[in-house]
Amino acid sequence: MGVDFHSVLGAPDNPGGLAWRALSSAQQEFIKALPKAEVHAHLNGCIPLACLQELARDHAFNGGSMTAEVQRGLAVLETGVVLSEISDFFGLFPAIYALTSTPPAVKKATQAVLASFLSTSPPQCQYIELRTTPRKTPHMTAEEYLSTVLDVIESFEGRAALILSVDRRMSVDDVSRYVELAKTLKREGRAIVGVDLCGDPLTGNMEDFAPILASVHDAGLKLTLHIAETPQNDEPDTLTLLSAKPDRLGHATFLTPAAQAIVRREKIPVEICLTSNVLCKTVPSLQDHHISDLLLHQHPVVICTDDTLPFRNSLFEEYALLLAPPPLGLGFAEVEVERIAREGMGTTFRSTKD
Ligand SMILES: CNc1ncnc2c1ncn2[C@@H]1O[C@H](COP(=O)(O)O)[C@@H](O)[C@H]1O
Repeated sequence: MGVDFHSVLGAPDNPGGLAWRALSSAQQEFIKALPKAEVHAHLNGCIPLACLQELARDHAFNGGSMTAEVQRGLAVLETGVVLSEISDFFGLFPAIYALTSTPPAVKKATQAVLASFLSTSPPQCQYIELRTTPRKTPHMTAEEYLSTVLDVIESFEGRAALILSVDRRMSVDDVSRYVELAKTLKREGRAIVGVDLCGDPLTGNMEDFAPILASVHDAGLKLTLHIAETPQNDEPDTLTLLSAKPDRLGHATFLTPAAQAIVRREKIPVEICLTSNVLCKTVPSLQDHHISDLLLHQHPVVICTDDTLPFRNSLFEEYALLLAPPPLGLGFAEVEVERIAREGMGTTFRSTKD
């Protein structure tokens, strides 16, 4: 019997928290019982706060320095993050990374993240594709980092899999090296299903990255890309990324008509992160979120949390945003929400023989 699911609910005054509390208990039970898949969750963005605080104590105990940056980062995450724009968001990670810089810390963080999604009663989801960016530190190589994460993922016996993220801020050589590493891990039979492109949307030259990203398909891996996350991601950036033939898209908020035509024609599922987009102010409000337009066109979507640590959300509350009546939610009927959850399950990168 897992920990009570209340432990993973986010901030009560967040969009999802307000929507969750606007539901009747029958509606909450409906959401709890829905089979769900989580396919857009960043490991270091989803560490439960209590685990991060424990990691900070371990770090200090082991003689790690609690720099002003780490202390400031921890304080911001404890009091609640307020963002003026998405670029503020990426500054939160150096503090988190300082606390997940050794294999034991990475193991503890991964166990806590997966337990928060899979081991509560009821669980947030039945299956998760957890993504993370390989990182080398003075205490571990990028290979050791990934192997530590994969060992924990594999202990969940088919209920979890890895998506290896490469970051738009990386050099072309690093992107190439990590994509090759993903292929090697796949060949070795590790629980890796895909590659993701993430990071500050305003950086990187996608012309150089696209052919490298496209090559993951040759190794039997799938590809998901953060795409058109901000209005500054122009049409060439988006079309170049689409040329890599992604199997899913993250956010896809600012698709131009030409890009939208390709995404619709190819029916590329879109990973929807409602709270993330509202809090990062890439959508003016929940009611203006592009999910409504996608659903109007019967386009496949999958509901995800993105970064539960800074955004203080949960998958339960993301589904509450679909079901709660406006203005707190989008007011979809239960049959529609059930269909979204079921079709979301169908967007995973698991092969049918897994
Ligand atoms: C809000 N929308 C977002 N857009 C783009 N990239 C994001 C993101 N949220 C998180 N990340 C990416 O995930 C990393 C943290 O997890 P991992 O160290 O990989 O486990 C961040 O450093 C950032 O590059």
